[in-house]
Amino acid sequence: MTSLAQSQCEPCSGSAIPLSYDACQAHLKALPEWQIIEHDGIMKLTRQFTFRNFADALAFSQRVGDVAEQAGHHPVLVTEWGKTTVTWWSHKINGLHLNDFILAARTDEVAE
Ligand SMILES: C[C@H](O)[C@H](O)[C@H]1CNC2=NC(N)=NC(=O)C2=N1
Repeated sequence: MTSLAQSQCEPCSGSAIPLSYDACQAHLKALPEWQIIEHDGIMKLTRQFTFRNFADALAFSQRVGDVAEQAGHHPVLVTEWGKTTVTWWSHKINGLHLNDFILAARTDEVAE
């Protein structure tokens, strides 16, 4: 496991301040396969994972769901034939939090 993936998530609080663009870019260096997108003015962390078929994409989606449930922090998962897109952001603060980068790192850990 990478050090980011092993980091502890902080409890989700509505009073937390979303990370700045520069802070996000700094954290992104540890997640070279991921990218930051902006949607409805909200920065989000996203990556596409490709698979041989739908069953493998679905099984991966379940593993990511297990990571999310364990952390109490959840992504958007789009599962298609041969592809799963994972997008993390912190809904309560309408932006990115260190938790999102930690869970993106954990997402990479469960990708076969
Ligand atoms: C009540 C529940 O714990 C909260 O709504 C959690 C659930 N999962 C969550 N996931 C994400 N990504 N952001 C949140 O703000 C969030 N809040």
